Amino acid sequence: MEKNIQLLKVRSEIAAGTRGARMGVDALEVASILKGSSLFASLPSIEIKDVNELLLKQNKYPNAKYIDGVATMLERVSNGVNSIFEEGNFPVILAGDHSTAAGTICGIKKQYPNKRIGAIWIDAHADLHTPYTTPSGNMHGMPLSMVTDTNNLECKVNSPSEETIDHWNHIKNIGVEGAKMNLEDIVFIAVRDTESPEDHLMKKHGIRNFTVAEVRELGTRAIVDKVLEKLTDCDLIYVSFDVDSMDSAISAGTGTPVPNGLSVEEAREINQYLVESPKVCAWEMVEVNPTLDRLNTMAENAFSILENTIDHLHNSELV
Ligand SMILES: NC(=[NH2+])NCCC[C@H](N)C(=O)O
Ligand SMILES: [Mn+2]
Repeated sequence: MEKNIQLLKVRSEIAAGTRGARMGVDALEVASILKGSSLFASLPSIEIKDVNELLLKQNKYPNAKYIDGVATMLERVSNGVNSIFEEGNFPVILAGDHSTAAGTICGIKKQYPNKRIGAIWIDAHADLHTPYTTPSGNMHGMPLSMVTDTNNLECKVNSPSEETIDHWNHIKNIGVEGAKMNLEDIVFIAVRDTESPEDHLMKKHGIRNFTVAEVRELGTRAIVDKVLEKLTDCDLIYVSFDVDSMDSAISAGTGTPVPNGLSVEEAREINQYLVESPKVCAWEMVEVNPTLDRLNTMAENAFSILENTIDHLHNSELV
């Protein structure tokens, strides 16, 4: 059966440390138009209303910036993803900062409460912080803790306010109550910039990170086979592609660039081979930020990956 892809556009940037990720979706559309592609015209899409106006006001939560707004966005994204499944469609999410990926996972779990969900996180960062451990307070560094009901108190360095904790606990119950997935069912690709509280969780829960060096040594095909092998016990797989997984030399167009990342070709092949797996139930691209770029280089590269991923999604089967 052919998958009917539906786009979910999320122009949120409140959980990033730099401004401009709200424009990522538009930068991708501009890249598409300049390339003469009909991708955006041919796919149905839903837009999620953002709360970026919160950035005009003072943040009240230093250990979880704009957490009230993040909760609102996660509810909206969860419902949006869920409504795409309800229509029998496959969600491709184009988002700003990475925090809303937690909302995507909430929406998947809401639709499939009895399925075991795995996440493939292609990223420079592990995004496993909590308000108790974050070095920055930026919530795009926390989505994987939100969906695994993780606090990581063993590595506590911050003392978040009571109001912060109330919002944090609320976030953990979006979609369905409690954890949507296990920390053990996360696989990282290209993670290379972590803090010690994240290293602790990765070690404790045996979370595998396939490094850029391994990708280069074994090739993209073999890496994808190994990644999928790790998640054989999962029923459904969500793929989250943060463009900062790619090398910072490719483009400055993302909020937290890190050297020694994937090439565009490697990222394109990895995403292609992943979405050929029939277990993949949602695919997401995040953190394109054209305001930090020269020309529209990141979005043009990211668009070529989006186009190729969508071409190959059509070839696999709905679970
Ligand atoms: N999705 C991202 N770009 N995350 C970056 C997180 C960076 C750092 N670990 C932090 O918590 O501030
Ligand atoms: Mn990320």
